[in-house]
Amino acid sequence: MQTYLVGGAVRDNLLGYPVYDRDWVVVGATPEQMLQQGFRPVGKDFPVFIHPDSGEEYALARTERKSGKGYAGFRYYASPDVTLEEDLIRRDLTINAMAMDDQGNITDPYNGQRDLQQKVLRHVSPAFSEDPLRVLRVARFQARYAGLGFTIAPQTLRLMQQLAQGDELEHLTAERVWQEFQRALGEDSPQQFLVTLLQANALIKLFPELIAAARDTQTLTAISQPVDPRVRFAILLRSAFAKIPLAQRNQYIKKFCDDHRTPNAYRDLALQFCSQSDQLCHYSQLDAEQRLELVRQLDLLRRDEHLSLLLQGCSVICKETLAVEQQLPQLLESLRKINPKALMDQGFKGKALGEALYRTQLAVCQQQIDGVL
Ligand SMILES: Nc1ccn([C@@H]2O[C@H](COP(=O)(O)OP(=O)(O)OP(=O)(O)O)[C@@H](O)[C@H]2O)c(=O)n1
Repeated sequence: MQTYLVGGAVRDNLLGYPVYDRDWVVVGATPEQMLQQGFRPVGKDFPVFIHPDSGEEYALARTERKSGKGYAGFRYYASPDVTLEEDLIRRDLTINAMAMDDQGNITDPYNGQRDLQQKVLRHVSPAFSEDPLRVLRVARFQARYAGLGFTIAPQTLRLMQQLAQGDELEHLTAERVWQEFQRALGEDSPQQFLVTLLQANALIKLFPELIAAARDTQTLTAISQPVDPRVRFAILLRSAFAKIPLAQRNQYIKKFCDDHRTPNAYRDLALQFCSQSDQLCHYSQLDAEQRLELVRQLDLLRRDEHLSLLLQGCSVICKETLAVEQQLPQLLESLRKINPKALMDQGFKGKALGEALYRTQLAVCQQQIDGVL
């Protein structure tokens, strides 16, 4: 029985990238032997085990055959006679199809090291097409490595286009698609994810709402800025739905986020940013009522955590950000100092208390405009 480090850990090790996740392949072992050694099985029919101490994944060397659509359509053949080379050939890209033994020797039957040097994302074999998720994975790797100069091999792009032509992409679950998208949003060149999917004719199947944004250079440059992935997402949706009247824009964003199973943290920021970005960018021109309305719409007195994300978004899309960056936090600080209890002590209650609070808050906004805050 032989154990090898495989996949992304070998790739990133050779690239000098940090390695977060280590996957292992075990050649020449049976499930019974793994269990005897204390490994825990991941699933009933799946030849993958968890190491009792490290918690890392150890998979028995296997071949895969596709026998139907979607993830249920995979058949595994794991047996002690499956070789390392046979296991590696079913993998997606040559740079992901290398193995390293415990002496640091690399097994690289499909020229992954050459492709790392030449900076090419290249499929290993026609088995690439057995898993449509790989269209998204290649786009995500391009988002990660394009800055290093990586490109996609033309033949691999053709396989991606062929996959996109059929109905395979429709069989991916929304969760898996979102997972790849979210990871791409956190990479160095997230715009490359969209550009690649567009080139593969896959964007129309996966995110048809984003086609115009993916063709727009200004949007692509904006989302490539080094900001939080949630901010990039908000900027992208702002561009995607810019032509929708403001009154209906929220509906479109909510539908997009429902359809794509977007986490609330992404959805909520996008809703806020898309509806209030014009006000934020023109903060210095807002009157007292508009400033207070902005604070209330963004719920900033209760939910401060969005402020820095919204300001990150402004730093990317606004022409002038000095006013909002300096004055909005200052206004919030002053508004927070208003003590409703003092108003209650003056005898205000119920609706009258709400009105008195509003007038006091408005006066604070006016003080900021008058430069006396
Ligand atoms: N659809 C997939 C998913 C995974 N793999 C193979 O399984 C390995 C591990 O997959 P995973 O942990 O998902 O990705 P990594 O390549 O390790 O990349 P990342 O750094 O993004 O985790 C990959 O390198 C690749 O060899 C594959 O061929 N096809």
